[in-house]
Amino acid sequence: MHRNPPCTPGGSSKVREEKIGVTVRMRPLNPKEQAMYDLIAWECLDGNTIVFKNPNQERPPTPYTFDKVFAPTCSAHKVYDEGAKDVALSALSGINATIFAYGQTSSGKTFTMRGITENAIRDIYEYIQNTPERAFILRISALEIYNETVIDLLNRESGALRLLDDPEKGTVVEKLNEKVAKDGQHLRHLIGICEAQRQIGETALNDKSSRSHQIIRLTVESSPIDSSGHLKSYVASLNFVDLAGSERISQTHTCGARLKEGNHINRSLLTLTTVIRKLSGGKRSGHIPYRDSKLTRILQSSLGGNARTAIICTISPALSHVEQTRNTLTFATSAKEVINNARVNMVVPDKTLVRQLQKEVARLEGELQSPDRSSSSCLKSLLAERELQIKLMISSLQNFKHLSKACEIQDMQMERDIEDLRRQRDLAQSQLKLERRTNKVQKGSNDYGPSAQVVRCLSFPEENESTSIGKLTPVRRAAVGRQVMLKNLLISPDPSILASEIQKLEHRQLQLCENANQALEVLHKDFATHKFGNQETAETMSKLLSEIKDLVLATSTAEEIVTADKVNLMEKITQLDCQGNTIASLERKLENVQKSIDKLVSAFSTEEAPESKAHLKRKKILPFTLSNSPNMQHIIRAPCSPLSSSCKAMEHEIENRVPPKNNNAFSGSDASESLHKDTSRNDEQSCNSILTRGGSPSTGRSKSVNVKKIQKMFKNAAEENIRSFRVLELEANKSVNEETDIVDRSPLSWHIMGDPSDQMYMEVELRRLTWLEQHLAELGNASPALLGDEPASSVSASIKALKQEREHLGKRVSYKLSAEERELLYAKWEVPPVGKQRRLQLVNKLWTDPYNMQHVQESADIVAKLIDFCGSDENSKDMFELNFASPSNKKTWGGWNFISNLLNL
Ligand SMILES: Nc1ncnc2c1ncn2[C@@H]1O[C@H](COP(=O)(O)OP(=O)(O)OP(=O)(O)O)[C@@H](O)[C@H]1O
Repeated sequence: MHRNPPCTPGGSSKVREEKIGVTVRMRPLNPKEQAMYDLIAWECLDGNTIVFKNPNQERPPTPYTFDKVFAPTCSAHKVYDEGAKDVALSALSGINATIFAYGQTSSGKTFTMRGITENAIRDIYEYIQNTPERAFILRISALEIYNETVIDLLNRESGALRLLDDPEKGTVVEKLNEKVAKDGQHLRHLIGICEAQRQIGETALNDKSSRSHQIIRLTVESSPIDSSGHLKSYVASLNFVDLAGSERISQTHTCGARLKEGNHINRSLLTLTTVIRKLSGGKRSGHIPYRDSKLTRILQSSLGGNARTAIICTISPALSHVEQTRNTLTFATSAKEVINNARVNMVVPDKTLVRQLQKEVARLEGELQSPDRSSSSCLKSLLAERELQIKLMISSLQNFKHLSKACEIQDMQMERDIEDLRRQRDLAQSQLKLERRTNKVQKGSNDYGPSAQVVRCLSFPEENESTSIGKLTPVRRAAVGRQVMLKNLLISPDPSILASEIQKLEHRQLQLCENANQALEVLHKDFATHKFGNQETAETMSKLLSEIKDLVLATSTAEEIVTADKVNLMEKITQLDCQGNTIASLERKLENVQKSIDKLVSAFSTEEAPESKAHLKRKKILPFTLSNSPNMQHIIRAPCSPLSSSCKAMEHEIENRVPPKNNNAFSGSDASESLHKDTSRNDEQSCNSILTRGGSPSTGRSKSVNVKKIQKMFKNAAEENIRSFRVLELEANKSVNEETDIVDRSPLSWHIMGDPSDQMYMEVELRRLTWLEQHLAELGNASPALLGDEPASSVSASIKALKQEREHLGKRVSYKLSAEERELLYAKWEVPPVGKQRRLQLVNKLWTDPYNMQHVQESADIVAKLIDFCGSDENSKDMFELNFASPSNKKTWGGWNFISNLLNL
């Protein structure tokens, strides 16, 4: 059976407060008292008041007022009816009830309780009989507290029983035997058994004195027979408590066991008195010593609890027990102030509970099956909302996948673009190298130059973009458009356009990543908000978030790398742009230089032809007079000059020089051909034969040299030497950008503007300066373009070369001139007779006065003698012969490498 909290029979949880009903029953004088002529000391004034009769009338009587005061003549039925019946029948309506008798020993407690119990049983069964709509079950249990031991009166062999604290029921007796009373007779029989089991002892005051507290408990369960109605089921306990009587040892004359019993009885009664006293007057705040005795523990619910309680105090009228009676009346006075909170203990039988649950299940099933019910519609709307959210999340997930795919395609396309750039760069480099090698072999050929090759290399493979792009996917179309743009950028490297395109690509990539990240976060938030999915879904979402973060990080890293590459490209393109030297322009310049050199060489080669003699004869005027500044400028800015930037072109010419005997290489130049036509033929073939390129140095060098012509040549060379010396410093400060002008002032102009007869000198000077330039290049171990500080190093190198040249001449003084000739020259050139390095002093005085033609001529004579044109000295060969063989260890010009480095991304 399921026990609910106590409530009123109506099902409500009403609590009814009421004071304990306290009545006083005074018995008549018993035979012993009558035998002793004891006096009646108490008088019942009315049904509620009792007073002590003062025989001496000395003091006014003290009245005690109670709910009822029963005189000795009152019957048991009346006591029950007026003092206990109402409380007893409360159990039938689910309210716990307790009726107990309190009084001194032999005051009639047992006598009174027997009468109340009998009447209550009678009334209970009468009520049951009068209440056919309900089914009642009466169970009986009985115990005694003997010497503070709980004994089951229905099963005494069970021994002492423990008291347990049940949160719902309160204090319960463990293993207390309970029997169902079949009817009133059976109940009475059981009660009789219990009384028979109770401890009874003989004292001086009572032959059958109860030596224990006895509690007979009737449990009444009632439930409506027809469960379809609103009638409730109840359960309640009705306690009949017959206390042991307080006793005075002086009066009971007890000893031994009786004395011990008396002590326990008095002690427990004292606790009961204390509890009642404390509960009286509504004093519930303080500690109530229920647990000080087993009696108060068991009666706790009846003493200030949820039970209805009726106390019948029995007293003896004898004057000899007046003090004991006073104590009883005092106790009763206190007890009548105790307030209980009676509640109905409503129970739901298991069968009823099952039926109710079945009904509820049927109702819920009907609501679920019925589409019109409000709860079902709410549920359906909730489900529809969830389904919509799930669809939105799936859509977001798909968008996220598309964005991720787009990002991936974008990255792959960028990688392909970069790879295309690298491949084009490598191809350009390789073709450039090939072009260089080809140029060495096919020197002089202008049909195709490096420029055209390189430009072709840098071009992307042509494709029919107008038709093919339309067939491509949008992503591929954008990629092709970008490729075309990059191709245009490479053909015309505009840094601003390239930077703008790079920024666009980076911005688009960043935007795609942000969109993907936002979509994933929204998706993740939806999952978290609506708690969709299971643990696996949550892990998948976390993994996707982690992946997109990694993607963003990877993209950032890739951006940095690509940005770094692009920055390098930008810097290099910008550098190239600042120099104003695109690949094509550089190649055009190189081509021009090559043409100039080829023309120059061709011009010299034409001197082998007979018709060139006339040209040499026709012009007799020296090209480098002091007043002829333009011609002087040609010399100064000749490509052979080590200080001129045109030296680069010269170096390049040397680099690409063909083998010495390949005369055909010079015949292909149109400029050479025109020169051939303009060149006069004269009879100075012997002089020119010295300078024939195709001849060996030994055979080309003739003894029939026109000394005057050579002297004139050296005179002019001296002038130029000095002037070159003076302008070296000025030249050092010139910008490299003058290269274009220098190309225009190539040696070809000498030939056009000068006297052909002076070309021998020009050729000598050219070879000399070429030798110096080569020598300087070897000493410098680098080309000016690579050194980067052309002016300073060139001046230093030129001075050093000039010094070496003079030292070279000085050494030759010793073995080219006799001692006599040397002394004569020393004297003539005012070299001190005593001193160190007189030979070098002599040489240093040569060419020092360009305005003194005699000085110049004499210097030339000395030099001619020293260098011994007819000798076989290797230095002289290198310096003056037409030796076009390039030095084996010549350092190549790094200009093209430098441009290649610009494209080395
Ligand atoms: N109202 C009464 N009318 C007639 N006889 C009574 C009445 N009350 C008690 N008696 C008689 O008094 C005697 C003692 O009564 P009882 O045993 O009931 O006292 P008690 O209070 O129970 O004593 P104890 O506490 O010692 O058990 C009994 O013989 C009983 O018949």
